[in-house]
Amino acid sequence: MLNLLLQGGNVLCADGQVRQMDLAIEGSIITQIGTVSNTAERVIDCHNKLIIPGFVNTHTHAAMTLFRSYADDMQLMDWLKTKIWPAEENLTADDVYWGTQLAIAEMLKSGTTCFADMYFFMPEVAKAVAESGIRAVLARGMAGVAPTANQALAESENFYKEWHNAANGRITIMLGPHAPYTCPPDYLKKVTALAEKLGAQIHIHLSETLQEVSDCNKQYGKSPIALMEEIGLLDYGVLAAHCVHVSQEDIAIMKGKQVRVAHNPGSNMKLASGVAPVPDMLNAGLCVGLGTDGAASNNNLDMLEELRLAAMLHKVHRLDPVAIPASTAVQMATAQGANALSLGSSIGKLEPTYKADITIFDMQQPHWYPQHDSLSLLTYAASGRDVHTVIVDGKILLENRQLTTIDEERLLEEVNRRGIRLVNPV
Ligand SMILES: CSC[C@H]1O[C@@H](n2cnc3c(O)ncnc32)[C@H](O)[C@@H]1O
Ligand SMILES: [Zn+2]
Repeated sequence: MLNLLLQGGNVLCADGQVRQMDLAIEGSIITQIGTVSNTAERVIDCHNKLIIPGFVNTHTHAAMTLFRSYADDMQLMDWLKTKIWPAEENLTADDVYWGTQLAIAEMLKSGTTCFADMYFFMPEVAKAVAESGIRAVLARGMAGVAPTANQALAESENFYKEWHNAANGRITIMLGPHAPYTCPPDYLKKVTALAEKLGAQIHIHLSETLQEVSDCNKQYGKSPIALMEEIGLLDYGVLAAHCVHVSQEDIAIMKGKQVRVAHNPGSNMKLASGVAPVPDMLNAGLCVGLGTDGAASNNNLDMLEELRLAAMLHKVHRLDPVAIPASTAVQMATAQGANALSLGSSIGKLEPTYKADITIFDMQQPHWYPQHDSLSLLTYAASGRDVHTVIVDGKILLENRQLTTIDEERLLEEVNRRGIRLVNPV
C-alpha cells in the first residue's frame, strides 16, 4: 500500500507542462505520476490545487530573521559594518537555533522545501533542520581574519564530518568562505585545500557590489571571479551568491568552471547593489537559482516573491518583456535551484525516483481565476500565503497551512525576546 496519494491535482511535470493527474509517494520517494489506482494510507484531494516541486532557496543566512527590521535602507558595507556585524557579536548558539527555526517556519509556510545557509553556530542550524524535517545545504561562514580564522576552518571540517549526509540525507555540507573582501588569497588557498581533503563544495559571496569589484581590481589587478580562478577556488564546485557585477569575461570563466549562481533580486534591490546580468548568464548556459539572502536584507524569506521579482526586474531593466519568462523563473526557483545545490538528481522535479519534496497551492481564491495558465498565475498573481500543504522527504510538514513539526506560538515568543536582546545588549 502507498503511504500517500495526491489525487487529481494540477501537477507541474518535469517537461514544464501542467497536467491533471495523481502522484504517489512511498517512504521519501515519488513512485508514480499519472492515473494511480493503488490504495494509500493517506489520500489528499488535490482538485483545484497546483502541485509543484518545493522551492529551493539557494542563498540565505537563516538566523538573520532575528535582525529583520533592525537596519534598513542602507548600502551593503555600511549596513554590515555599522549595524549587522556588531549585532552578530552578541549571538549565542541558542539564538541561532531559534532564529533558524523562525526562518524554517517562514520558509515552509511559503513553500520552500530546501535552503542553502551560510552562518555561525552551524551545529545549532543542523539541529533545527533535523528536527523540523526540512532539507538544507549548510556552510559554516568563515572570515580569514584573526583571531577566529583558523578556528573557523577547524569548525568547518568537524561540521562536515559530523553532518554531511545526515538526517536521512536531508542535510549536506559545503565550506563557506564569506567573500573575497573578508577572506584574503592565502586564506582562500587554505579553504581550497580543505575542500580537496574533504571532497566538499564551496558557497561564497562574489561580485555583489561595484565597490567590491573596484577594490579587488585595485588590490589584486583582477575581478573577484578572475581572482577566485587564479587561487583555484573555482575547481571545487562553487555556489556563488549575487554575481551582480560580472563582466562577459567573468561569465566565460564561470561557464568554464561550472560555477552555479544564487541570484537574490530582492536583496540586491534593497541594498541598492545593482541588477545581475541574469539573462546573459542564462544565455551562456550557466545554472542560476534564486535566493532570498537573509531576512535582514530582504526582508522576508518568501521564494514566490523572489520568483516574481526575477521575472519582473530583468524585463524592466532590459526593456524586454521576455527577458525572464514565467516558465524560466519557475525553473530557477525549483529545478535550477536544485542543480545549483548539486541536488538536481534527487530534488527539483516531480518524477518517479525523485524525493517527495512538494509544495501544494490552493487555487480556490479570486486571484487564481480564470485559469488560463497555471505558471502565469503562480508567477504573477499568486502569494506565498496560498501555500496549503508542504511535503519534504515524503513527510507532511505543513498541512492546511499549519506547521506539523514546529510549535509556532512558542517560537514567536522566543524570537521576539531574543531579537530585542540582541540589538539592546545589557
Ligand atoms: C560569515 S557568515 C555570513 C555573513 O554574511 C553576512 N551577510 C548577510 N547578508 C550579506 C550580503 O548580502 N553580502 C555579504 N554578506 C552578507 C552575515 O551578516 C554574516 O556575517
Ligand atoms: Zn548573503
